[in-house]
Amino acid sequence: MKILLTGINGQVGAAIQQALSRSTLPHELIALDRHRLDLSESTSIERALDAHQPDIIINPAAYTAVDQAESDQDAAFAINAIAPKQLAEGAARLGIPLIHFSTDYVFNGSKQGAWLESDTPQPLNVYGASKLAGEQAIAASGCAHVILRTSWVYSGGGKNFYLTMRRLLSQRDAVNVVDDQFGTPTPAGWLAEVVLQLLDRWQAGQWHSGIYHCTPTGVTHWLGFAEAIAAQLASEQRLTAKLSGIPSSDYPTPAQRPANSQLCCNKLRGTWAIALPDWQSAFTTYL
Ligand SMILES: NC(=O)C1=CN([C@@H]2O[C@H](COP(=O)(O)OP(=O)(O)OC[C@H]3O[C@@H](n4cnc5c(N)ncnc54)[C@H](OP(=O)(O)O)[C@@H]3O)[C@@H](O)[C@H]2O)C=CC1
Ligand SMILES: Cc1cn([C@H]2C[C@H](O)[C@@H](COP(=O)(O)OP(=O)(O)O[C@H]3O[C@@H](C)C(=O)[C@@H](O)[C@H]3O)O2)c(=O)[nH]c1=O
Ligand SMILES: [Mg+2]
Repeated sequence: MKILLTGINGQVGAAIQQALSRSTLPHELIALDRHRLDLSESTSIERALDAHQPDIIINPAAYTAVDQAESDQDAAFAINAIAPKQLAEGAARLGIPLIHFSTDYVFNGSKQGAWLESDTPQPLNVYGASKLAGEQAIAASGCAHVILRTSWVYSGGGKNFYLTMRRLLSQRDAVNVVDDQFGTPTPAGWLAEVVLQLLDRWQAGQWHSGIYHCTPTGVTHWLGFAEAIAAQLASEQRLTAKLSGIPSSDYPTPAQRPANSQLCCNKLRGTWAIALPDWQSAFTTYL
């Protein structure tokens, strides 16, 4: 099986590349960074698909700078909506499946309890709107697809809340973090293992197109995630900061973020028989 993988320098792309390199899954990997496949260039996608003739596409590349997207709408939509549309149309043309990633930020955060795949998205920010447009274009293309909607992704590399907090909590005297936005931290390494399980099932002839929520179980707020990170730093004798909770109104950002974006992942568990760790044990397992 020939896999075309985008975004290999991102958190999830790098984790998938690493997981594939360790796996026994027979495959050939076409691993493409921004220089080998610039998703903002309209002709490059069709050219890459024709040149490589993959059997499956995995697209973790995205415009993920949530605040910057507010003033950079065209770039966010080019990479998060138009590029996935072109990848999906290419997949439909070649008769191959597409594995894609989306976000909890497609929801408005107002629900009490975990969001279902059947709930209506209503993004509060440009990033969420661009990711939703990508989902919709993929569904409309008619290609076989799995869209994994995940949340609060972190890893030991790249740009993420985990590494930002490790830096701030080990340098400052005080750090304030919002305690009124709820969701579920998700390790990139676990997402990569989920993708490998999907590839395994696909090689065995199984496929179930659709959107799947994909996070560990449980819910916390950003402060709760920061507390777990602080505990890790304390165990390394590197914690310098006192950590306090604040309301979002005390942490103004260009993009509005959902108050509750916990995702119910029973559909993923039921359809693909994928086990979900709780977010705290995932945190210790993957870092
Ligand atoms: N990070 C998170 O918290 C969450 C992420 N997601 C989704 O999961 C997926 C993976 O996210 P994650 O790995 O964290 O994202 P990252 O920001 O870590 O990586 C995104 C990758 O996309 C690449 N990219 C950006 N623009 C282009 C372009 N024009 N052409 C080619 N490549 C480009 C970047 O390249 P370069 O390295 O060169 O900049 C980067 O390697 C995305 O779909 C994201 O929307 C969903 C929920 C939460
Ligand atoms: C750095 C920092 C952030 N915060 C707040 C701001 C924000 O509400 C929250 C998280 O901040 P960040 O900017 O790290 O996270 P953010 O960029 O909103 O993360 C999102 O990224 C995209 C790609 C997704 O798809 C989402 O699932 C989600 O992971 O924490 C504090 O309260 N104190 C701080 O010191
Ligand atoms: Mg951010």
